[in-house]
Amino acid sequence: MNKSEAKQRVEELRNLLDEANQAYYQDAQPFMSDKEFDEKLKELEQLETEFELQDPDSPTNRVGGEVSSVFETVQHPVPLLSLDNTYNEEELNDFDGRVKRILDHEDYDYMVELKFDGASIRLRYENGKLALGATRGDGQQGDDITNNVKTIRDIPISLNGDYPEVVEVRGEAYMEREAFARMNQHREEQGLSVFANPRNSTAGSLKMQDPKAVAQRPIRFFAFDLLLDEEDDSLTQLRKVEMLQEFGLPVSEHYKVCSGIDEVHQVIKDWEELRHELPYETDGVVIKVNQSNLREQLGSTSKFPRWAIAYKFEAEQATTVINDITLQVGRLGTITPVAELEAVQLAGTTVKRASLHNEDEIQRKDIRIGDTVVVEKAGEIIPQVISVVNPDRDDRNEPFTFPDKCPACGSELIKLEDEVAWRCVNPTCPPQVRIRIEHFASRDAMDIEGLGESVVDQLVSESLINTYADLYDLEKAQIIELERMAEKSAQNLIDAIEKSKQQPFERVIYALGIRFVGKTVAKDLARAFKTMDKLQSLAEEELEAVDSIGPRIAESVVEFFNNEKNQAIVRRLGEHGLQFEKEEEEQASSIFEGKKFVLTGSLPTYTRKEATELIEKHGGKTTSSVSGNTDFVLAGESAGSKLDKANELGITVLDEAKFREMIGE
Ligand SMILES: NC(=O)c1ccc[n+]([C@@H]2O[C@H](COP(=O)([O-])OP(=O)(O)OC[C@H]3O[C@@H](n4cnc5c(N)ncnc54)[C@H](O)[C@@H]3O)[C@@H](O)[C@H]2O)c1
Ligand SMILES: [Zn+2]
Repeated sequence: MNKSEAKQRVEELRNLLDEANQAYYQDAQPFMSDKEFDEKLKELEQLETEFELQDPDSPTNRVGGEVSSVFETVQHPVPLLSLDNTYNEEELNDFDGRVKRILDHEDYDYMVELKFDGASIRLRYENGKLALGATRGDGQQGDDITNNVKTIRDIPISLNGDYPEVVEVRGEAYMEREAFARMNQHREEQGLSVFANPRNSTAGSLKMQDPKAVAQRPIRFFAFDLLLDEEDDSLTQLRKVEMLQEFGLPVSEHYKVCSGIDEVHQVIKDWEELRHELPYETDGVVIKVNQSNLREQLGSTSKFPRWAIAYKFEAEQATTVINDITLQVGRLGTITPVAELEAVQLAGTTVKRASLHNEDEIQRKDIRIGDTVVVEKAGEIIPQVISVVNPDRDDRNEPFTFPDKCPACGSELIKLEDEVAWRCVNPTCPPQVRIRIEHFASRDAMDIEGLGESVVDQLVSESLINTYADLYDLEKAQIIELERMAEKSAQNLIDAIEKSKQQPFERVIYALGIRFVGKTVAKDLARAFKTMDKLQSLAEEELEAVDSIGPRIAESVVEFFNNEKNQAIVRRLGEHGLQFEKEEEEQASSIFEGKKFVLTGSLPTYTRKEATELIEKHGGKTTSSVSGNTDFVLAGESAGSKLDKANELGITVLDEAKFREMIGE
């Protein structure tokens, strides 16, 4: 390669990598694998060195993120750098060789930590109080996301122990796999777009503008670095981790000091397997020179420190063929496309199906029946289709056209504003009917024992029931006819259905299966409006006056009760004698009548829920933030800013003992 060829290739790579950075960090829609990205970056670096084509603006010299215009920009006093990385053992030995050479055989060891796959965050504590939370941004400056960070429960508002005046913490915000999958499933059911993986969803969540919405996301945090104003030369990474722990910051227990690179290799081998058993995603391990004073000697480039390197694991992938694309109908009518795959082994399990999420996703990846595709199982309990192999083949099938009719009942599908999912809104669509009845009978709703999937399935397909209201007209003789039913089991089912009539009002509300109305909202509705009559007659504004009810829920409730078919069903439930009124709450006393409480910190024996129930039993209410209207703050251990605020405003602060005394427990 001559210099002008090199120049051209360098240009090409820079453009490509800039685009990839944009897609990865800003759009959360990467179009190449990490390994490919890292290989291209290495190629660029080599060409820049060999042909002396360095440029401070090149992706080789910049941390990939950006600051956004939505938040205040903060300057990082010490830059937040990226990490050099490798995917192979030899390069790791090369890294060790360089360290050895520069340190001229001075004694050192390595701290090996897991590389958590989330979003990098910087925290600043002043006098033990959380003063700032910021994103890494471009490494030099980031977004001030303090209010969002304060909603992350793992992150203490106040430090413990013997801390210096200023403490700078670095760490990773992340989501556990299961919480992530649950959140995505929920979003899918609601017709919202789903996140590709926990990392994207964490990064996206941290940048939302409404801290209340951030608080709903299952964000966790691990601290992995500590910067003190006056750094002591004898500090080690190990000691820093211990100090972080002493300050009350969450630290992963999985770290190890290794006395040489061979030991590091061993630790990597172990994690290559064991990492799948962790509840969160890791994309490698980070190997850090343990001694702080040696780190200075090793120094940093503009992009990463020379005293650390990431050994990255490749995501587990497999290729297979899409035999078919089928459509699944959810409880609320959401249509989810599913890839039916040629069975393939992936991360220890056989994979036959993968959710394609929605029409947009299929179009974006241009997935067609008959395609060979790459599937990955990263961050998803359900595997994902990543990309099509060889999309330029000319013997491919036609692009997949999303049907405009429901696969189960043939009704026209519709797409609601702001939603990505198609929906079948036919209330008698069989799979929806089945799922709705199952939900109605489920343990947290009417709790009808013996009314499982297969019984519901038979009842619906025999047309014995079309809605959950029909359950209450069922006769024993009809049930006995079903498969695997006998005199006794039929009687049990009849009894269980009868017994469900005693379930309290809030369960009835939940059982109706109104979109966005979960158990908590159902409870709040029962409490606020007391009767079904009232609930049915409300306007959106009246609903929104309830604390926990936002416009989306209000709209959905009104829509449900405006539907004539639903009205008829609800009327029949009433005729069958279900509980349509909130029973009077047993009031223990009225000592807190009209009083507003705020809970903060953790109490020695009561959970938050128990304390709230006790307050309500005695006539009081709890709210989430301290203001001039607050009467009492019930504070437990490591109570944070709410307690400070209470003291500032001169509000009476109770501890659990005092509270118990007041209620006579
Ligand atoms: N696929 C693509 O198109 C694409 C595009 C851009 C970047 N990427 C990927 O992202 C990488 C660059 O991202 P990056 O700059 O965030 O680097 P990185 O994520 O590979 O490594 C640096 C980060 O690791 C995190 N980290 C987690 N655990 C840690 C620990 N125990 N100690 C220290 N740090 C820890 C820190 O937040 C730090 O910022 C690339 O190497 C590439 O793999 C991919
Ligand atoms: Zn349908």
